Amino acid sequence: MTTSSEVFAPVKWEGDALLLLDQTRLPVETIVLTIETAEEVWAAIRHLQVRGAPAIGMAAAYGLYLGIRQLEAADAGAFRELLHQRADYLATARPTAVNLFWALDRVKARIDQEGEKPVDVLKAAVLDEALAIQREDAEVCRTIGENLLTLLNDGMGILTHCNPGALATAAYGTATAPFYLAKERGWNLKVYADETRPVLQGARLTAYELQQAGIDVTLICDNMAAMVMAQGKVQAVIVGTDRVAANGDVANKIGTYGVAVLAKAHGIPFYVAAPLSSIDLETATGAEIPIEERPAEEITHGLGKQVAPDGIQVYNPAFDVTPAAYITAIVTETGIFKPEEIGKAKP
Ligand SMILES: CSC[C@H]1O[C@H](OP(=O)(O)O)[C@H](O)[C@@H]1O
Repeated sequence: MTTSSEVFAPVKWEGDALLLLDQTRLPVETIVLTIETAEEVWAAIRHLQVRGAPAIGMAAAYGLYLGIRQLEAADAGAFRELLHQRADYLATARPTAVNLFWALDRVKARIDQEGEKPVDVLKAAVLDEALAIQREDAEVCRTIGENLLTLLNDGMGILTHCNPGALATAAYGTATAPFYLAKERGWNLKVYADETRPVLQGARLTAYELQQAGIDVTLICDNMAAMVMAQGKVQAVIVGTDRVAANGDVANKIGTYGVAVLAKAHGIPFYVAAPLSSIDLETATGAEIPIEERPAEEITHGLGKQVAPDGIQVYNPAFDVTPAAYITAIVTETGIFKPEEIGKAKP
């Protein structure tokens, strides 16, 4: 792994290497990692150097190629066996964002479709599918933004949580997509970005990318969301998701459920931006979504400064589940859906 300083999208295949923007260093430093192995991809996902459901899926698909490109296999059957082993390894990087598993399954399905072709042709097909996943994600996000814009008006205040942004996708973001499209149209949306403790994706990433884009963004602490809503500054909430269950329950960054309860209490619509790649109809309800628990140090040593006593007990779930009852609509690239009807989103 080598590093350099260059500003660009979170994930990029260049030449014969995977480049990852190290998001743990933002917003102060722009460091690009040159990734050459599946193990490095696994570590980058686990340690949030690349994060955000769609970006995790893209990185994992490239990681699968990095993991098999130098393997020797006697035939297509032996190659598929090795491919599945590498995919199973990458699938252990993080448990909640279904995009990780969706992307790995999509690559495996492509190789099944290729049948008994020469191994070098199958290797090229793995990379081709990873490139397609990233290429398609940009268009998906733009379409989600177009669909969300039909729910918004010029001049609205909108609160978002965590980073469902360009830094979590191939472009535009999911929940942030309408902010970029609105700017293109000359609208003036006012965005309130929750800092999103403990890892501060809102402060470090959403505030950064929207400010860089010249979008009106105001950073608030998570505990200020209620006051901002009570003061009438917010007319809609839009968040991203890591996994939508078949009944419309939504897993997203910890704190999202509380924002949804606040929005309901203030009569503010709560929208979830969800690419089809984040919808998991195999999981019946939010209760079955695996919630990642992360290291205590993210709380006790926030960004490297000790802020809690040695040995204190810590509970650090990285996600929570917002019940469908608190969600006004789930917006995908295929349309706008009541949460309980999310099964209709997939063609
Ligand atoms: C485009 S949705 C991104 C989604 O992922 C974030 O989690 P993490 O930063 O831990 O990967 C958060 O839940 C966002 O809503």
